[in-house]
Amino acid sequence: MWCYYPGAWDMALIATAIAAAGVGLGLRERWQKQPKHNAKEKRRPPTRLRGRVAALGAALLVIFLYASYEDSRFTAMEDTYEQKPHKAEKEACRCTTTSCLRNALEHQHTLFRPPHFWLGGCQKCGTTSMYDLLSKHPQIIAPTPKEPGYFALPSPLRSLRARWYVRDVLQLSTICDKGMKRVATFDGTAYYLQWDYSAALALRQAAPWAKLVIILREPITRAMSWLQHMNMKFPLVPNCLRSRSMDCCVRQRWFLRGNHHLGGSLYDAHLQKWLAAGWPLEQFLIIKFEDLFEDDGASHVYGRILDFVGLQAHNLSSTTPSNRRSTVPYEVLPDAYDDMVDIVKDDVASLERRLGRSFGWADIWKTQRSQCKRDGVCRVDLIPRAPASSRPPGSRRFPGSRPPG
Ligand SMILES: Nc1ncnc2c1ncn2[C@@H]1O[C@H](COP(=O)(O)OS(=O)(=O)O)[C@@H](OP(=O)(O)O)[C@H]1O
Repeated sequence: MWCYYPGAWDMALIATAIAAAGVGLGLRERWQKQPKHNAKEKRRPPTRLRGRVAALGAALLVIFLYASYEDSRFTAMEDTYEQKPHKAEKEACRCTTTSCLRNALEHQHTLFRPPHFWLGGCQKCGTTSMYDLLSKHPQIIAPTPKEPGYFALPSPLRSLRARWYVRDVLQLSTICDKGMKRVATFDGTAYYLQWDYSAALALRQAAPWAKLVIILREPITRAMSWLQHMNMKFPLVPNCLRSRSMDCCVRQRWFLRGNHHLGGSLYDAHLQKWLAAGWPLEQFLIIKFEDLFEDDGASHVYGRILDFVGLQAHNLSSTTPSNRRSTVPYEVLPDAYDDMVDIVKDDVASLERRLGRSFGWADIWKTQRSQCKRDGVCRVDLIPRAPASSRPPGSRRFPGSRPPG
């Protein structure tokens, strides 16, 4: 079967061609109808159809350029922030921008300065479940929406949305009513890490005090889970899985390189940008997604987050996972699986070196690959099974996974 599926950049090219064709046809018609000798002859306006083609092309171009924004690189901005004089909490409560909050609160170390922390890491890494659990904590005012994406906006848009972020997302007036010593809020945008240097820098400029809680999932299953998520959640958005097999989709360049797909799973490369933006490693809590599947995993992860951000311990009555979509394994051929491993393995190795700990993902690939050998097809469980050796004694198998064999 023909295995090609256009990515956002291909679509942008097509849209440019449509827009250019519309403009070209309109200009040609205008030129042809231009009275050359008889000035009295009326000029005929170009037909509406041409104008519409050009407008359609331009609109598509804007949409696809926005979609391909994920892959664009921003020029590094310099941190031009100048420290302003210290202001009290009262003054912060009158703020409508994050720079005002920073000016007022930067030296107020005893307070939960908004945003007190960022909960993210990557898309499909369990942040919705953690957001739901954190929302139940008595000291937390949960941001609305969970994923404002504010620090990923280009800077002019960020200025336009500043009031919204401070008033509606961080809910400054509620925090001020209760007191910044009592309650904390956070930003739950999952994708800041994989976004770009600009997001790291923008958050650093706004809230250098913020603790960074990131959850990382085995890179290949994360990327496949994202593709599946988009297919299920957005039926009107074109998605490769609707007309092609997973095996075909994971071979596409946009999947292998795109920043929401496998490129988004190059965690060490992303982390480097955050360190370059001035965030020290000590300000990060890095959690392994697969820990959620151990006995009482969600409660343990929740407890670690509370401890790290300095909130009181809190017992949960239930920890039902949210946003769960992976139920059946996807089939890919061994060469496609190997290509994916090749793309991420060096990044995982350097992440492990940087953090001085193992994530056990290489073992997951090995187990997966040995399973493929049986009949030449890899059945990739998006919720992977941990190899027994990488599980702590007494922990159980991941729920939802099938027994081997
Ligand atoms: N407690 C717990 N235990 C195990 N797995 C869990 C848990 N909570 C969330 N999940 C899995 O996390 C995936 C959703 O992640 P996110 O909520 O971060 O996705 S999103 O990017 O915000 O859409 C989603 O993965 P998929 O099933 O592959 O879609 C969930 O199944």
